[in-house]
Amino acid sequence: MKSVSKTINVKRLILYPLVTLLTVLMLGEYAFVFFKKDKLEEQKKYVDTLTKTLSEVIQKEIIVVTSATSMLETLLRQDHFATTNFNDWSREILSINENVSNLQLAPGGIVMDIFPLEGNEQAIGHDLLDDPKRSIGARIAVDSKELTFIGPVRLIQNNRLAVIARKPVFRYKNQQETFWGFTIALIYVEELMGDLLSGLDDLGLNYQLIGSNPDSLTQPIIAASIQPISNQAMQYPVLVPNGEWLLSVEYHFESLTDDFLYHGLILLMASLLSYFAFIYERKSQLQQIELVSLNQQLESLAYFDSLTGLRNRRSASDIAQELFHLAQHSQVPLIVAFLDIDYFKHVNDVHGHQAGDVILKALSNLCAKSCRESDIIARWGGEEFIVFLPYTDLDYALVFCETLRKNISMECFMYESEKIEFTISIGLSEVAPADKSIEDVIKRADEALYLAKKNGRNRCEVSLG
Ligand SMILES: Nc1nc2c(ncn2[C@@H]2O[C@H](COP(=O)(O)OP(=O)(O)OP(=O)(O)O)[C@@H](O)[C@H]2O)c(=O)[nH]1
Repeated sequence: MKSVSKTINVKRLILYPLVTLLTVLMLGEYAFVFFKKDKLEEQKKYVDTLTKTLSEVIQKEIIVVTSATSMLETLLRQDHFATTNFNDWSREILSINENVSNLQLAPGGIVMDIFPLEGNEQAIGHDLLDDPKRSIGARIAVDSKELTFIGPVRLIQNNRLAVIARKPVFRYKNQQETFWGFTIALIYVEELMGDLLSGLDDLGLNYQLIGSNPDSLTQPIIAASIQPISNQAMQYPVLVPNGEWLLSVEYHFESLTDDFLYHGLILLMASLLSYFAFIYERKSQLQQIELVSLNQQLESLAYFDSLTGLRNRRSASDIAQELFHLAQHSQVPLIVAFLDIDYFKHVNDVHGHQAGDVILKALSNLCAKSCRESDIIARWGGEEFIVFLPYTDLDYALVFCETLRKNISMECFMYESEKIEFTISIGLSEVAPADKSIEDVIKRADEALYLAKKNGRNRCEVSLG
């Protein structure tokens, strides 16, 4: 049978919660890495699509702005380069190009007409080909004969940031192509980007749109989020007439707080589960210990008498059976002595049942003390006791029983300061070759005991049969 420990197994008590803690932490980490990777992939795809779409939208806006310069040129040519109707043209063009902030005419490179003029008066007379801040871009447009798009630039008239489309206009005079000047469309950066990019902040995205300005060597930032962009950002070019802008978008770096929170939660969960594992393991160990102890109690009840602690009849019979076989087959002598308290009913009646119990216990102790280790003493029932004395002949057994009887008769037992005196009668028998079982021997001892009682009690009688 597997032996079961009666004490707490500290090793298991530590190991199980520890394994639970580590398992939950590992699973938590695995889930963290797995979902984080998944989330990052998803975000990447989303940002990629968003950036591409945004770059296309910005590009369309630019086309609208640039088309305004072409419209202006067409109307100018229709009027044979007379600029008197500029305001009417502009009003018309702006009504269909809502995003264009203002239109300008710069014959010979000098700004002469602006619509709307209000707030832009300072720009009148601005010589684009002469101003070192503007001349490079303006010259490129003239030399390439192509529309140039620059920006952002800070306007001299109102210090606002704007992107500018400049279309160089040429006319034939005397069969020679000569530079007439610029048709200009301008859009304020905040108006261009206002709705488009500002919403990105709310979506938790960082962004940056870099423009191109031939007049400055630096890369001018058209719009950017408060948080700077990293080099991991998704980038898409925005094609403008004379180059390209660059739009970069990325998610805010995930705040570490989220990660800390997640890890904190996992740690908390792991600790809780390992605590439960500890409680569960402790409880099941305690239950096991309790079970073992209960089993032992049951076992003890099955074999021992609860009042005296001596073997009970069943347990003694089993052993007696073996002793009998030993006596029969190996000629090891065996004596059975039957003990019975005389007039025990009287003791109970006079001193009470509890006093009777005390007497039974005291007698048991006395007998147990007097017996050898090899002797088997048991409570046979009620006030009857039996002793199996192996390796003993009848003479020695009789001496032993007589001594015990005399000792008990001289003993004065106390119960609640009351003296109780009593005697015992003993019947002895010896295993005989004709005996078929231990019961035969016990029966003869019982008969001898009956004789002892009959002959006056407080005496030992030997069965002669
Ligand atoms: N206190 C107590 N009394 C018990 C116990 N078992 C049996 N008895 C009592 O033992 C007494 C036995 O009585 P009897 O069989 O008449 O025998 P006796 O009075 O001893 O008389 P004799 O044996 O003839 O000398 C009864 O009163 C039982 O109640 C027990 O466990 N405790």
